[in-house]
Amino acid sequence: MALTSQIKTIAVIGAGQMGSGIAQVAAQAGFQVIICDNRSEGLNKAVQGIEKSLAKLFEKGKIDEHPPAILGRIKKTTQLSDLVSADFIIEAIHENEALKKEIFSQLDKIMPAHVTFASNTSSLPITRLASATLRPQQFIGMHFMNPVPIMGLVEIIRGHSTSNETYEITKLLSEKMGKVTVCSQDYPGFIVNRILMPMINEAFYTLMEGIANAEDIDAGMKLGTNQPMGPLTLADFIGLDTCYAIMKVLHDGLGDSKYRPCPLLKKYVDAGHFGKKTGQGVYKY
Ligand SMILES: CC(=O)CC(=O)SCCNC(=O)CCNC(=O)[C@H](O)C(C)(C)COP(=O)(O)OP(=O)(O)OC[C@H]1O[C@@H](n2cnc3c(N)ncnc32)[C@H](O)[C@@H]1OP(=O)(O)O
Ligand SMILES: NC(=O)C1=CN([C@@H]2O[C@H](COP(=O)(O)OP(=O)(O)OC[C@H]3O[C@@H](n4cnc5c(N)ncnc54)[C@H](OP(=O)(O)O)[C@@H]3O)[C@@H](O)[C@H]2O)C=CC1
Repeated sequence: MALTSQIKTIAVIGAGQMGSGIAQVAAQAGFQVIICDNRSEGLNKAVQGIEKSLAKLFEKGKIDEHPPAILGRIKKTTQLSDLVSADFIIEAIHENEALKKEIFSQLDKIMPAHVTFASNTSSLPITRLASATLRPQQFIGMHFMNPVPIMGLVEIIRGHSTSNETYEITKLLSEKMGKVTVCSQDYPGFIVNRILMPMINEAFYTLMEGIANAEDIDAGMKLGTNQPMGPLTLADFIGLDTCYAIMKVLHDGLGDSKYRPCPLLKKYVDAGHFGKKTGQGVYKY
């Protein structure tokens, strides 16, 4: 059993926009962090992003510790085998069930029995991801929001077999990283994306049907409903590949045609225009 006080090292898998943010807030909370990605270029880019974010937060007095000390707690690797010293794993690779299961199955074989596995999935069933391991009691959804260093929430999702102890550890860890938690049952999209993603999908239908141009749809929702970003800008920020993957999970998992992904959203994804991270989505960056 790993109590939070016994958790010294957190491993984060996937150094994209979410993995890098999670590594950052874990290091800010004082944990040793190992961040793992397929490619060393991805790891270097992630560390540069963390450096920039920490500098911003320090300059504004939002953190007291000097950024180099926080950065000094983050190690990079491209090898899963380097994660064996970790006490808690947070996976943040692409929103793809087969890929995630493959990683968890490999980790299950190499990680000591006491280690807890958390997935940052936006929508995939935690119970199904847990089935790739022999430790479903120690498997949980730990859903951070983007941008992780700024957003105050972690949505915790209990799978069918998640133990109370795993839930309590995850809640305490999230709080230690400065986040408030909410708890969701294991249903497609959980709380946040069950509600947010259909709105984003509807914005793509509004655009596809020529009801308004992208700028007016965004301005309408931003100024008309006091959201910090319009839905199309937010979709570009999240990643159109991720938005499309979430809509497919909602549609397949809930079986209601109201969740069908908008063909225009799919078209952007087919074109490789994933949003801010690829330099082009609904808008150019
Ligand atoms: C898809 C899923 O599974 C779940 C999800 O995550 S859904 C997406 C959830 N996220 C959202 O809805 C985000 C909505 N957008 C916002 O809240 C804001 O637009 C935003 C915080 C992202 C940016 O805010 P903004 O006012 O538009 O821009 P900006 O002025 O650049 O940033 C605001 C502040 O955050 C800071 N900031 C933004 N990103 C930062 C980062 N990564 N690190 C440090 N600081 C950061 C900025 O420096 C700025 O600070 P000050 O106000 O002190 O100057
Ligand atoms: N974007 C968002 O707003 C949010 C996303 N999420 C969820 O977080 C997860 C990650 O999303 P996000 O960070 O946006 O995605 P990104 O595309 O930014 O990052 C994914 C990263 O994972 C890496 N990766 C892929 N396969 C492996 C592997 N086998 N081993 C190690 N690293 C791997 C990718 O490397 P490479 O590019 O080389 O393949 C990439 O660096 C998804 O499940 C998503 O649904 C949750 C909350 C918000």
